[in-house]
Amino acid sequence: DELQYPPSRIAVVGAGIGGSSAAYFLRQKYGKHIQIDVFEKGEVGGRLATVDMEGHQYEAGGSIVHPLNLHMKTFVKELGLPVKSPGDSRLGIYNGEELVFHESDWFLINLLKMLWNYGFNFLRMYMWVEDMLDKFMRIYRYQTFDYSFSSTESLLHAMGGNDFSTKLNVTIEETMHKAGFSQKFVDDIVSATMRVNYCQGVDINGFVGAVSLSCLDSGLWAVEGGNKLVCSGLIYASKAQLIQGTVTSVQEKVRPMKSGGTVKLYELSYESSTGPQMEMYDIVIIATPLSKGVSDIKFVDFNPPIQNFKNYQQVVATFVHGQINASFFGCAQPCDLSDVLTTNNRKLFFNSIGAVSPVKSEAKSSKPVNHKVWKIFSVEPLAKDQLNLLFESYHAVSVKNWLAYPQYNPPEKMPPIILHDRIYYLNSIELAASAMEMSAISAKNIALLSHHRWYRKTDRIDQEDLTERLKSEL
Ligand SMILES: Cc1cc2nc3c(=O)[nH]c(=O)nc-3n(C[C@H](O)[C@H](O)[C@H](O)COP(=O)(O)OP(=O)(O)OC[C@H]3O[C@@H](n4cnc5c(N)ncnc54)[C@H](O)[C@@H]3O)c2cc1C
Ligand SMILES: CC(C)=CCC/C(C)=C/CC/C(C)=C/CSC[C@H](N)C(=O)O
Repeated sequence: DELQYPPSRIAVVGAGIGGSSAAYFLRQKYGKHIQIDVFEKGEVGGRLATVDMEGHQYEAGGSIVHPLNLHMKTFVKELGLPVKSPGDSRLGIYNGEELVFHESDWFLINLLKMLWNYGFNFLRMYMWVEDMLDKFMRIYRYQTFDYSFSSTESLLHAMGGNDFSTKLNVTIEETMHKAGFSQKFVDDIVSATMRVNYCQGVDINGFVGAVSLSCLDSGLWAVEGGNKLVCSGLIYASKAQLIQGTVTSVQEKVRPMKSGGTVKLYELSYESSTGPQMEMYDIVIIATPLSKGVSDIKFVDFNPPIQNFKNYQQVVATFVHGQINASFFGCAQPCDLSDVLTTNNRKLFFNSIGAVSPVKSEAKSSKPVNHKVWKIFSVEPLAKDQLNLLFESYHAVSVKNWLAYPQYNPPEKMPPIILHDRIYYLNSIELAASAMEMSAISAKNIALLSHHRWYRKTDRIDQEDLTERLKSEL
């Protein structure tokens, strides 16, 4: 049987955090003899990227990591990358007319304001998110013990049981109502958090909504020098070969073996600077969203069993060096706010605006908060008159356009992880929630799953009651 032999070549399409961590985990699992090729049509890092403003680099895509994102934590430790915290922030929430929430310098005043406006909703939310994270953390134990899952649904179910499965099928608004949170809390705090993180409303699924709310925790961090350094570091550490080129198609081919018999391989065609090329692989991992305008890969002779190719949400990140217009937000001069989130109001042309620092730490600037560099997230590009409303004056602008994350629309049917016998889809997991750690979890799952399927080790795939079973394993 051909599959008794070890595979000799694996292709990974995409060098974002998903593809680069896949290369890293594949090397761990398959050992030093296998050839791993990572194809990238653009920049290593993908949606982890920086923009240049006046000679300084700022995070334009994935910018923050949660303290309990253990794969990301391990990566920076193994790669010896220094990390930093985003620094102090002073939060305001603007509803299009006025600030409905304005953080103060004083802890006690903030506490009283929260209690006055939202009762115990804040406290309950932190506990609710902690409960979700407790379940979320189970995946690390499963993966340490080599367990894998053949679908995103089974992976999430193993982590959080029916609680996670239900969250995928209802909105964060419904989820929070059922959990007893007030409408005012959902309209102000939950809505503002969804708008800054996913540029969508409280109609996104309850799972991604809970992931988004976890960003209100303390201890968030980023990589000094830029988060994309993790991707280049992982590719280097995995001794994978990086191939600059656009993968255009994948087709299964049957080839004779030297020892007699035949072997099934995948022919991967790609465009590089030297023209069209192709290579043969035993296993292919697609580490990019399969949606229009993002990857455009053709699968020849078969249709991947994806019912619904998701649209990705356009997000524009606009960086402005200038003096913020405090009166626009109804903020007394001098305005002390460093982050303004917004609630759902059709009149609003932006989702959030926040002061940002370069990815490389520098001596603290003596400039007042009004003269900092600001990052604005919006769904449409900002016009000049809109910038004039937000700023009293500005002297530099830099813009990055993204197809950022899926347009979430529960109930969600997750795309499959197994697209064909030995073709795996890493970004299936993004339909549950898009975040760096989600791609890394999916990468490890696929490294394990592909290995177990190759060697027919079915006792490490889709096992039930893992939490109970692992209690007895050391
Ligand atoms: C504005 C923004 C803010 C975000 N903020 C955060 C945050 O703070 N924290 C967080 O955890 N997450 C955040 N995210 C989400 C996070 O960035 C993504 O979930 C994560 O980076 C996805 O990584 P990936 O490797 O799966 O996909 P990608 O990074 O998209 O990588 C796919 C790669 O494949 C390449 N590719 C595509 N097609 C082909 C082809 N045919 N041939 C060869 N190469 C191809 C692409 O060029 C790309 O480099 C944010 C995303 C955006 C856009
Ligand atoms: C996967 C778990 C449990 C936690 C991850 C939490 C997290 C960091 C999610 C990312 C959410 C996201 C897409 C944020 C985008 S905006 C980030 C930031 N506010 C910015 O201004 O860049």
